[in-house]
Amino acid sequence: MFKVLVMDGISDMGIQLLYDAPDVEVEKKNGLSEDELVAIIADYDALLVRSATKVTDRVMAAGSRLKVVGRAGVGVDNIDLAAATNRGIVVINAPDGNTIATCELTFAMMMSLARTIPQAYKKTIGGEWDRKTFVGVELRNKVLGVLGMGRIGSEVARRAKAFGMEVRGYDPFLTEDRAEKLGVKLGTVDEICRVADFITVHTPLTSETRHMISGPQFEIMKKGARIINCARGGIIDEMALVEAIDQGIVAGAAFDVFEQEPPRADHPFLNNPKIIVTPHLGASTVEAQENVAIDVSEEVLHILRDEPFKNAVNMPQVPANVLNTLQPYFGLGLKLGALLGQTIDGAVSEIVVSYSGELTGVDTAPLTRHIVKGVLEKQLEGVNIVNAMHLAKSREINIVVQQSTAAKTFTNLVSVTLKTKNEERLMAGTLLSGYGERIVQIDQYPVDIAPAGNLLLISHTDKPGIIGKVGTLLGTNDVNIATMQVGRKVIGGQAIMILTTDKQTPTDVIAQLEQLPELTKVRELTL
Ligand SMILES: NC(=O)C1=CN([C@@H]2O[C@H](COP(=O)(O)OP(=O)(O)OC[C@H]3O[C@@H](n4cnc5c(N)ncnc54)[C@H](O)[C@@H]3O)[C@@H](O)[C@H]2O)C=CC1
Ligand SMILES: O=C(O)CCC(=O)C(=O)O
Repeated sequence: MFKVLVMDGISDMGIQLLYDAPDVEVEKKNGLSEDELVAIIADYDALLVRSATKVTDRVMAAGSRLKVVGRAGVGVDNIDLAAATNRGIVVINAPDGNTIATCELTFAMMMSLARTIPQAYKKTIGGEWDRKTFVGVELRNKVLGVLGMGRIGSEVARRAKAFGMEVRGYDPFLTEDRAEKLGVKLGTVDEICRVADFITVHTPLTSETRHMISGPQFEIMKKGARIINCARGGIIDEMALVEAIDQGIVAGAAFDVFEQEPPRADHPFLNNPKIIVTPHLGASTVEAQENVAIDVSEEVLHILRDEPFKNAVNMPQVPANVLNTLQPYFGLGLKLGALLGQTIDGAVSEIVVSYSGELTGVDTAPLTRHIVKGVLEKQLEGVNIVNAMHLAKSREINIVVQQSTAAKTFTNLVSVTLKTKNEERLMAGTLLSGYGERIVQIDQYPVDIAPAGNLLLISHTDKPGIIGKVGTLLGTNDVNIATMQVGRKVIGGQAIMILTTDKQTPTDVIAQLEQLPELTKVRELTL
């Protein structure tokens, strides 16, 4: 039974999927301190959060069973991603579910700024009927600058067109083609600051976007501009903004997010009549909360059940078509890595993976992760596909990936070579229609083995009677041989024998096999 801890008031309707899952037990908690979370997290396989809970390295270190942290939303700045990767914990988010909610809040903010609705409301309910102070501006024919043209920024741009606004956009990843389709003119941050009547930011907070609008930008800003931040606190320099308002450069600002949340009681935004604030409500609609909770629940179930998933933040995204091609090979890759890892002694210095056939047309990185995980997992605890590459790198294991288009016997082939200081071993496998996973080569020897059950890999000198000796020794020790294959290049030369047995070969029997003078190496391979 998987235990899932749901924090931060995530929508019950959205997580119904988890309540309904027969293999999942859900517990909901709110407002736990870091210490309180550390004290209980060891009981859980998955943790679901919004933005309030800080998932620190300490929390993850205490989460000995923790496989996945799910963020019901976009921004993962409350989760220590590097620590999660080191610890092999998958971090997933729900990037699509709250786009419209945040876009609509941005418009609510823009119109509130244009028409000073919150200020007018406050006065009116205070008993004043003031129709002179609150003369607003129209959005029509105004220039809107959108910094960050991703999901939310693009939706904002689309709606702005309906209001008759001219949209200028800045995003390093926005192509001219896409900008044209959206009806957006491209410009730099400074160009946009010079001409925009409204500026809204929709980027993540990164070292590049921190204080993207600060003193120098306010200096060149069009007088009377209005600024909106429904993305992340810190993208706009809060103190520089207050100064720009005081100097009459900025006519008003609307902020849903703050450099520190919640802001201190004496934060200068809180008593400034030109600044509208909301408590990080961008995603707070019934629809968005349900959407993100559904998305994150589906992904959590996939991860807990070892099924493919798509929204991992600490792993490269895998497009659905690539995943469809690669997924059937994940099991084979894992087994090749795991079996080969048991054939060698000493520290692995290099893993060479070679793909051929239909596997050459796609980005095979997710499959390589499975192979590396297989290689490492017999030696290291807690290896998974999230941290496999990181752990390999931290152990200075060189990973070489090759794609071979040369004609091969198989329509697809995955070949893995492990190198240590003293030896090098190869295992190759394929998926055969009607037969499934097969190992088709070990070192230089062609074989045909299903990678399952108990395998014995024996290196020996090709001499008459060896097969009989091995069979007799196993038989007298009650180890029944199910299949046996022998590979050799030349008569009397080096050869391998690979056997599948009905039960594991006891260690003392392996020791007896090793005593046979013709046998150079005996390895029991388990999966
Ligand atoms: N207030 C709230 O409750 C919510 C806030 N957000 C925040 O809104 C932001 C945007 O979310 P999405 O549109 O879903 O993300 P997204 O990933 O679709 O878009 C972000 C865009 O920012 C661009 N970008 C990155 N660095 C940039 C830079 N230096 N200059 C200009 N553009 C840059 C990226 O290329 C990308 O197109 C995120 O920070 C997210 O956390 C999202 C949902 C709710
Ligand atoms: O969960 C929330 O309400 C915050 C949403 C948010 O900031 C995000 O998705 O990045």
